Amino acid sequence: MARRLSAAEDYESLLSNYDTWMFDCDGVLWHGDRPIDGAVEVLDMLRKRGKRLLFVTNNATKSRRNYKAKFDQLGVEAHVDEIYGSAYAAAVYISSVMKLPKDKKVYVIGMSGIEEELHEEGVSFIGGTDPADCTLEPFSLADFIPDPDVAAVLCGFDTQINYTKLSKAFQYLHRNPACQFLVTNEDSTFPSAHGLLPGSGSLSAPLRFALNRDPLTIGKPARTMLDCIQAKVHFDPERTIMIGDRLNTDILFGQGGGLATLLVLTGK
Ligand SMILES: C[C@H](OP(=O)(O)O)C(=O)O
Ligand SMILES: [Mg+2]
Repeated sequence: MARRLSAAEDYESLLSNYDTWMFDCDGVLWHGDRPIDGAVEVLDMLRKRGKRLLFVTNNATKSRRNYKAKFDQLGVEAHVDEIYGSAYAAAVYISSVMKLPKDKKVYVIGMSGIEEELHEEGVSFIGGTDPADCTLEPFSLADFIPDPDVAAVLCGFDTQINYTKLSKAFQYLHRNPACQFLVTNEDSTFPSAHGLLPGSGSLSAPLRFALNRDPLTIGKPARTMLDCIQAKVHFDPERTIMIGDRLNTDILFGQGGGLATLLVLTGK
């Protein structure tokens, strides 16, 4: 049963009931590069109370290493093995669950965070930040020569989204029904430092509509993200709480994993 927390004893009971605290990032810890008031202090207090912290973000623009640098800049103690982003989860899924053959490749719509994590997992890819794809030049289907080794398309947040990227991804998926269609996450919006912007789900929507095909989602609320965390970290779901700003990703993710959940209203 959901209830609104207000009294100090409400928070004290959370502290005594839960040992592992899973934090969503965008809209909970920060908006873009701007920390949310009180977030850093809460993380510090939880560390001092001996709690295990995990950071679980659908934001695929950064690798775990990039996020570690972001936490360092904020003066927040965080360790790479506490950070789980959808770029990392997607790379692990492709390498360890899909077991993409080494001679196959992924066509990426996304940024350097995805590329870094795919490289770390030994997954070959094309697209992404390749200047040939990051163009507003008209796309020429007549001149397009698909790479025969592409066996999956992965779509994540991409500030350089364009018709060439969408057209190439469409060709790989339309011409080969066996080509896997993966998205890092389906967040409809992204809470930037200055307000809401279209999120990853709004960037992959043209492909879903054009193909009339739903992708496999890696990030929250999908179980895939929790499986990726549990493969690295042991925690007791009964004594774990997921803190998030979105009902349809963070809270659904926590509920699906049998975790307690805490909704914060700072996600906009
Ligand atoms: C908003 C989301 O990030 P998260 O809230 O999961 O950190 C995203 O970047 O699409
Ligand atoms: Mg969020």
